[in-house]
Amino acid sequence: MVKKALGIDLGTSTIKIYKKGEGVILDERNIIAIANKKDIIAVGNDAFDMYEKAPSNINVTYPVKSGVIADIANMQSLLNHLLRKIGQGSKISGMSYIIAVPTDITEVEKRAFYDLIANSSAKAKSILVVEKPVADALGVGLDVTNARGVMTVNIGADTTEISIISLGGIVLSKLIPVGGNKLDESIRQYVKKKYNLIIGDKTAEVIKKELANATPGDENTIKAFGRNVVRGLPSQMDISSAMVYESIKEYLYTIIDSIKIILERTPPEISSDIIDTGIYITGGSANIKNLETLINKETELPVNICKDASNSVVLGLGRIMEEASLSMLANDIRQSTYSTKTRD
Ligand SMILES: Nc1ncnc2c1ncn2[C@@H]1O[C@H](COP(=O)(O)OP(=O)(O)OP(=O)(O)O)[C@@H](O)[C@H]1O
Repeated sequence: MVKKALGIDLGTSTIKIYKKGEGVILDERNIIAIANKKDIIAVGNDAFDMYEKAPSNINVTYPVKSGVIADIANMQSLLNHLLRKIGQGSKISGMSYIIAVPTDITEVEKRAFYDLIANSSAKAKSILVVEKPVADALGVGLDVTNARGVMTVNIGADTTEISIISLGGIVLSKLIPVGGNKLDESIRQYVKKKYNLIIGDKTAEVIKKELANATPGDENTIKAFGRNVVRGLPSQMDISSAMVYESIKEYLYTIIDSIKIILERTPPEISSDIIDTGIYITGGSANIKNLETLINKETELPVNICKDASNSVVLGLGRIMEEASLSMLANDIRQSTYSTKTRD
């Protein structure tokens, strides 16, 4: 097995890197700040600090959208910078790479993840890809190589990926365009419509992390700052859990409807495994309070919220690098037999 290896989970809002033998060495926002259309002035968390605050000549953008690489050039620059950062200034060359790719995307979109590493300044020794749901389940600590079926629901920033895994492969997988960002947007719209207060994406995310609850009844509040639409002046107001619940519940039910659709399509033998083991909820948005209560109520199945839900994919990549018996779960995309999905 290779000695020097990195595992990369390239998400819509975050990029995480696992180094073999060391663990998670990077967890940053997947965002880049560019001045005058050409000069990179910040990447990762430093660029996130500039988000929604930059003057018009500085463009702060997320190169990954809905789980796929939407802006290849900027993603390439961002990755090169972060790889230099973890190499402490020098280039990391001669390493092996494993990158997680969503299942329910096209071949071309999958290939873009491979090409990103191949064309990076990293001079990779080898590049393998792993289906994201497989890495996800491994990161939770599950054994995906046996015939016991498992169901994972990874609720990230732009997407939710619902998957059934058995014998180390994907039986079913559906990527839906709903995740934490939709909840943030919904909170923004609600606060604007009801209270004439315009708040930024970052504020909406803070409100969500503090107050989002998948069941009604919480009575917490926090202060939010923004601009009053009518007066045009800076303003503040108390936002309550009840308001946040009202604004996000529709999207939570969209996710639950998709879980039900996948359950309906699941082969009966695997269904009985899922009745036993339950649904595993992962991804950063799994941290929403009482999500397990809501999903359990709607599906009547046991629900497990994973302890380190935000890191499950990158930890799964780590297991593939560290445990020799799992190395066969990583594939060379150039020889793979992935389905040839095309965009609908
Ligand atoms: N405590 C929390 N409560 C609610 N949401 C949270 C919490 N912590 C993180 N999140 C949300 O989780 C999302 C990020 O999750 P994650 O890192 O799994 O996504 P990603 O991999 O970047 O996105 P995607 O899977 O869509 O490509 C963000 O929307 C963030 O606001």
